[in-house]
This record gives sequence, C-alpha cells and structure tokens, in this order.
Amino acid sequence: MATASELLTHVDHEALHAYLDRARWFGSKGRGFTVSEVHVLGEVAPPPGEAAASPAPTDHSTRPAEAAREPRVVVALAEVAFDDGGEPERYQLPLALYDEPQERLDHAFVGRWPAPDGAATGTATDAGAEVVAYDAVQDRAAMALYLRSFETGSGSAIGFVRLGGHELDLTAPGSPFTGEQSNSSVFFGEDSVLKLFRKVTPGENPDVTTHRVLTEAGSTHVAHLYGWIEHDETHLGMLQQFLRTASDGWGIALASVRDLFAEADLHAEEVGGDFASEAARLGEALAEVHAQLREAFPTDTVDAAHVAQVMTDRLEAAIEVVPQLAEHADAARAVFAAMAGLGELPVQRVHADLHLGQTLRTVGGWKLVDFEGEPAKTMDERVRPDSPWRDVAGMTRSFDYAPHAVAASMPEQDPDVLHQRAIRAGEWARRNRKAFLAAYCGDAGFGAEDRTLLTAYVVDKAIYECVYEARNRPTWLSIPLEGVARLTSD
Ligand SMILES: Nc1ncnc2c1ncn2[C@@H]1O[C@H](COP(=O)(O)OP(=O)(O)O)[C@@H](O)[C@H]1O
Ligand SMILES: O=P(O)(O)O[C@H]1O[C@H](CO)[C@@H](O[C@H]2O[C@H](CO)[C@@H](O)[C@H](O)[C@H]2O)[C@H](O)[C@H]1O
Repeated sequence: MATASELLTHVDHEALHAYLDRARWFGSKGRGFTVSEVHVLGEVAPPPGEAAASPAPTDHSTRPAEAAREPRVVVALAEVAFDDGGEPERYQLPLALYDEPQERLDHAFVGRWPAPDGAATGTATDAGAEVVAYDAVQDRAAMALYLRSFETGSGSAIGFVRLGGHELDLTAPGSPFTGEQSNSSVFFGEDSVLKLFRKVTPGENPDVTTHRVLTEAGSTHVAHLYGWIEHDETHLGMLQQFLRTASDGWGIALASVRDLFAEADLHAEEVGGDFASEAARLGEALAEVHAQLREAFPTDTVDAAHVAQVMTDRLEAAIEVVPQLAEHADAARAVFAAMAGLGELPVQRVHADLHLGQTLRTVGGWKLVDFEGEPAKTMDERVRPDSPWRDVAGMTRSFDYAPHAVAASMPEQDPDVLHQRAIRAGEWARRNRKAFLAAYCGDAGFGAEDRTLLTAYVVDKAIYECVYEARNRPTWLSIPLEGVARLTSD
C-alpha cells in the first residue's frame, strides 16, 4: 500500500492554490501567492493491528457503497510564498483521499492528481489511477478516524494526546461548524469539539496550553480540554468539551441593544433585555480566569514606558493602513505618554484578544473560548506575558462595538433619530462597561493609575481594530474609527 508521502507525490499545486484562495480561513486574501511546497506530516489511521474501537458512523445521506468506504487521511502543510516578498505562511490541510470521486463531498473538493506509480492508494480493492482529495474536516468518515485516534494513537508521526477525566463518545458523528471562524471545528454530537488550527506556526499554541492549565486548575470558565494533536512539538489541533447549552455573548448583546432601540422612551436599565448583570458576571469570570493564569504561568513586570512605545509604534504603522487615524494621532500619543511614567507593570498570561464573540453563556455561567491571541501577531508575541488590562480593554471595546454595530445596520436617515440613537448607544456601552469593570475589580477598586492604563489599552485596541476592519470588513471601519475619535476627545 502506498505511504502517505507517496500519495502526495504528484500533488497538484495549482489545485491547492485555488482551494486556499477560496477558503474562509486563508488569512492572506487579496495577496498574490504560490504554493511553494507541500510537506506531508503523517497519516491519521489506527496503528497497524489496532482493532477499531468502534465502527465509523454511517453517513445516512450517502449511498451505501460510499458510506462503507474509509478514506486515507493524510495531514499536509502547504507552504505559501507571497509575490510581495512577505514572510511565507504555512497552512494545515487535513486531506481525505479516495481513488474515485465522492459525490457527497463535492463541496469539499480540493483536487485530483495521478496516483503514485504502480502503487494502489489502498482506498479501494483495485489499484487506483488517481488520488481524489477532499477537505477531511467535511468528511464524516475522516473525522471518525480522528476521533478514534484519540483512543488508539495514529501510528504515524502525528501524536494524539489525551487528558484524563472524560470518556469520549466514539460513536458521535462529526459535523463541521458552519459559523464564522479562523480555524476549522467539528462537533462530535454533544460530546466534544475538535478544532484544527489552519495557519500553523512551529511550537506550542496558546489555545492548547492555556486551556490545559485552566482545565487542570478546574476552571468553570472554559470548555475543558480533552486532548490535542501535535507533530514535532507543534500543536495542530485540540479536542474540547462541547458546551451544549452555549449562546454566544455577541449575539446576546446585540439582542439587548435591539430591545433598547425598540423602546424609544426607556433607558437601558428599564428594558427587558438589559445586559448589565451579564456584563458583571463576565467581569467576575475574567477576574477568576486571570487569577488562575497568574498561578499557573510565569509572571513578570515590564516598564510602562516600553509598552507606551510599542503602542505608539503600532499607531504609526496603523496610520499607513488607515490614513484617517492621522487626525487623532496627537491625542492618542498623549494617552500613551500618560502611561509611560507609571513604572513597572505586572504582566502574565492573558486571553489577548478578548471580545464578546469569544464568550459563551451556558447554564453553568460564562465560558471564554479561543485563547490564540490577536491573529495579526506572531506566535512569540502572542505567548509573551501581557497586562491583564489588555483583556479588560478588549471587552470594553466590545461594549462599544455592539450598540454601534446595531445602529449602523439600521436604515434610518433622519438626523434627529440618528442623534438620539447615538446617545442611547453610548448609554448602553457605558452601563455595561461600568458593570463589567466593577465586577472585575471587586474589592481592589479602580484607581487613577488603573484608569490611565486602561485608557491606553483601550485606545491601542481601537487602533488595532481600525486596521483589522480595513483589512477584513471595510464597511465596519467607521465603528472603531469613531471609537478612536470619542476616546481621544474625552
Ligand atoms: N467548546 C465549545 N462548545 C460549543 N461551541 C463552541 C465551543 N468552542 C467554540 N465554540 C463555537 O465555535 C466558534 C468558533 O470557535 P473559536 O475557538 O473562536 O474558533 P476560531 O479560533 O477558529 O475563531 C465560537 O465562536 C463558538 O460559537
Ligand atoms: O475572533 P478573532 O480572534 O478572529 O478576532 C478578530 O476578529 C474579531 C471579529 O470577528 C475582531 O473583533 C471586533 O469585532 C467584534 C464584533 O464582530 C467586536 O465584538 C470586537 O470588540 C472587535 O474587536 C477582533 O478584534 C479580531 O482580532
């Protein structure tokens, strides 16, 4: 039978290029690139002689002949070189390989290329003439092999590591997550969630290491980590508790804002969908998570003047991308300068890209997800200890985004109505920020130095968001840009 590497001997780089170009998770859209190399990391299959722990679940939507067949699942890394000479990137491609087309997987087609000379692909009884590749994430049979490998290991250089404490439901069928995300997740029934990291950087991924520590500390504010996938000490993915009763914080916040806007004469606290008590619970949850992270990861201090300089540099770079920031630049520099004299700041492991979309409300309280940090930063930067105010600032900005995102989506043109709505958006943001901050600070209170620091982190985050929106959702740019204007004119 052909080896995993042999199956990709004649891999079609053009097909991979086209596939990457249309993938939601490809993070360099709009830049010219080529797939310069394809590395085969290994195969996902039970080790030889290992009995299957359970049969692959049947996909009832498929014809019986197809449903009975298991693919060869090969994990490849596509190396991407950019025409603009920028740093190359590497993307993980878990491929389900068959020796003939699978109609049920048309939507997940990646490419087809000649089979290795004279070798059967092992996906059918006859020697195959070609390899037909699909995105394994979309293939229930391939995902069953992943789940089973957490029990048996994969018998290749790809390591499947389990944490104790939970018995996996190996019969649960895998369904790909269909919402917005930067990686690729698959839900196994109501038991577990597998997230495969798409843009791969050598070394540990903070999503795994942070979840591991919080799981082992018994945190009630994260989905427990069940295991992870690694290759050569690089994390490729993780398996977590499925949060059955989860609703996402961004959606709940938007509903609350809509309730407020629907009641022209009421204040936020008088409306049924008031979010303030949830904002307070979020503040408590974040404080607990920060305390646990302080216990488990190294802490340090950093000179505030250095942080102020980094923020100022980020502002200068942001002006290149969003020239409208220039008119607020002096005021922003002054905000950063005000923090520069605060001496040594405590730093620790933090979430690093916290916003309402990274929070899930369950019957067991709020859970924080996705500890990977800001996608624009290098992995080294993302795991560096940082100020906890970074996370508080992220949530503060989110409380500003939610009402302004709803307001921007409403077709109203009447200046009086727009003016009223802007006032009420500010009211919603202030009310929830205040509740969140009071709960986060608890007995420690919120002093003048804290205010100076938080303001600097909030302005820095809003500047980051301007760049993020310009590159990802240009029609949303006005939300953080107006946020910068308000923050720097206070
Ligand atoms: N443990 C979980 N249980 C249920 N849903 C989850 C869980 N973890 C994440 N989700 C959902 O999946 C979405 C994407 O997860 P996330 O970790 O943010 O992925 P990405 O890093 O690709 O952005 C989340 O916004 C949330 O809606
Ligand atoms: O979730 P990611 O880690 O991919 O974070 C990036 O995308 C976020 C948007 O999906 C972006 O968040 C910004 O928009 C949110 C509303 O969609 C808002 O709640 C946040 O406050 C705002 O920052 C995030 O900045 C970016 O890193």
